[in-house]
Amino acid sequence: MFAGQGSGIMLATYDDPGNSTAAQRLRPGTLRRILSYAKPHSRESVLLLVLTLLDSLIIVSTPLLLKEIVDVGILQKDTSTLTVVSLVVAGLAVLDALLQLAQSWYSGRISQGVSYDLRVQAFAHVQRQPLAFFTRTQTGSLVSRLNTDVVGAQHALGTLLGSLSSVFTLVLVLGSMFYLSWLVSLLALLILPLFMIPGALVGRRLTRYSREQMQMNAEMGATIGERFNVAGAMLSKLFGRPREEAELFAKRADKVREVGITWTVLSRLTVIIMTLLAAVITALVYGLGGALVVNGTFQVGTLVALAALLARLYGPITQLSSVQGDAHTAMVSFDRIFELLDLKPLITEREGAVDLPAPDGAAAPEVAFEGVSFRYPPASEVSLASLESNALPADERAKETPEVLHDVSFTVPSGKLTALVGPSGVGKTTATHLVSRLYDPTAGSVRIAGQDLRDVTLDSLRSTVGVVSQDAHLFHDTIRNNLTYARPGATEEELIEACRAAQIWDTISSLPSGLDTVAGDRGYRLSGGEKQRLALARLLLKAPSIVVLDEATAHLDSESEAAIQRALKTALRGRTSVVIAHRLSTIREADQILVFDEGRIRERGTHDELLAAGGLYAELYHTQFARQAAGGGPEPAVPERVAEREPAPQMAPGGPGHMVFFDGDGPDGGGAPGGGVWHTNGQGPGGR
Ligand SMILES: Nc1ncnc2c1ncn2[C@@H]1O[C@H](COP(=O)(O)OP(=O)(O)OP(=O)(O)O)[C@@H](O)[C@H]1O
Repeated sequence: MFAGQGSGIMLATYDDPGNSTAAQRLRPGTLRRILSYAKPHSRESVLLLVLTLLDSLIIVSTPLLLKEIVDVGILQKDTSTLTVVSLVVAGLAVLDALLQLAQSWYSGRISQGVSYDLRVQAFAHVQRQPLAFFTRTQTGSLVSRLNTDVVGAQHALGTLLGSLSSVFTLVLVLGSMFYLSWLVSLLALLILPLFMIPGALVGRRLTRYSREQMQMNAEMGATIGERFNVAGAMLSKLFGRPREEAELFAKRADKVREVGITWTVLSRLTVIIMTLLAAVITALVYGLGGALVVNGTFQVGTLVALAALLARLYGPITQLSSVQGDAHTAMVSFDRIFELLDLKPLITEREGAVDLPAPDGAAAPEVAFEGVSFRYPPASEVSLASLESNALPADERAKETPEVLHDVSFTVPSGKLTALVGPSGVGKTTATHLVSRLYDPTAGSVRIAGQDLRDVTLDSLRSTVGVVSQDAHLFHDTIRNNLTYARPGATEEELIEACRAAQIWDTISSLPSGLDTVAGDRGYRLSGGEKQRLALARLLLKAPSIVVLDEATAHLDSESEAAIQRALKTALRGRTSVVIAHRLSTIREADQILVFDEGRIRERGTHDELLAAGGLYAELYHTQFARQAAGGGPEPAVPERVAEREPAPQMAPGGPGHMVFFDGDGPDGGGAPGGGVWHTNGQGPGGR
């Protein structure tokens, strides 16, 4: 039934019928791995085996007792035998019911236990995947892999365990039949192989359709997940074309329907053929057995017992004939989960990794980039094509991506603030990703306290580096739980103190449920500025010694702006900080400014030094303030293009003159395609 798993069974997919790619095969060793998951449940398996054997004995003994009832009790009018044997048959029926109950308990425990192990292992494994995995993977597909496939594997395993009893019953029933009449049994035996034909014909196709169904259900789920989360729904309301989207969804649902119909017909076809064969064979046994009773070879009781035994043969045979399909389904489901488990996380902890010094007490460690070059890993290294929609062909997925950082070196001294500024898409965010080891550099090293990050434990790195991203994410949970996520044991006083320091306590305390207000996607909607201050409170609770911060670009009213500045001042005090700076006040506060351009550091120094140097930074600074002096007035709500700039010699061919200053995102989030300089901050020097 598991034929071919050693070499890999060929399975075509819906999108690519008949093509033989590695992704469509069951990988070698799948069965061995499935068995290894069953191993921890061996005690339950043995108990199940014993119960199954007892159950099969009861199933066979009942027809034999019926023979006694007919031949002795009825034909010889022996009422005491009639009574006793009838009662025994009834008692056995009760015992059989109890045994079946116990069987389902143990079979359930085994299959649920295996699926629990798979689920927990897969969840932990996905958690270890690098950020790149999540940027490529469709959440819906991943949910389906962890959910539908695990449930599929569990069901199929349950059915397979159930068919154990079929094997025992089959052997015992056939043995008893031969004991009663070898001729009738031989007839039955000759016809039995026919029962295997539907399974052989249909099984493989069923497997193929099972895999297709799983994949397409996952795709459909992914579409639902993507379109119907708050951000997706918002985007499709503002920009979407509901009719086209509904049509696209209908197309996907149609594929699911078509495959579902074929699958249902094929699996039903198996049952229909089985029932037909059973009817034919019953007629033949009654015909032949009846003739043998007439000519006195055996008594009516034997024919009744033979017919009853035969009836007990069909169930197990039908179940065993679908075993192939169930086994294939189980293999496909397990294989899809193993495919995920086999994806090696790109960022792992090296054996013998050392802890970074604990943040408490000691001075914050310095951060150093030494000749760092970086390119994002190709898709083939970080994710699975089957979890991506519109996955590229295999050779494209393995292609190297362009280098994003080129030989970048800088040091952020202990407790000092370094601001990263520069146009959009030049590698600022990427550089900060390397500090928290979301990625490893392709060349060179990132060091904290002199330690290469590849040599330190992930736990100590996590407690040393705190990150606040631009659009700080909040779980759909209470504000309290969102905060304590950073520090589970935090007391009420510590929470309030952190919120006060982050300038968000007044807002929280004015909410009817205070800290217990549910925030996040479907809860209370905090404004961009409030969210970032809450993220700062979360950071303060975590109290890391290094802070990586991507300042919010959102335009805030002057009160919120001032609150953010005060919160930032507290959050960054005494900490080694790397800030992608969008606010002039932050840039002016920085001990060092790194002007990024095209993946390199083009200028570096303090605000005053860079101004005095009269380079790019100074030029942009003066352009901005010259305009302010002329126009005055408050900062416009939308970033305004203020000046064209001579193309820098190092700029990308597509981007001469497309400089973004202090703000990584133009209104389109992708830079300033039209050229010119964006600025986002109306504060003049000393503006805070
Ligand atoms: N996950 C990714 N995979 C491949 N390339 C990426 C990925 N993330 C970013 N890039 C590319 O890396 C380059 C640098 O991007 P990065 O986000 O670091 O720029 P940035 O300076 O922070 O820009 P911004 O200020 O707009 O956020 C860009 O060309 C971008 O397209």
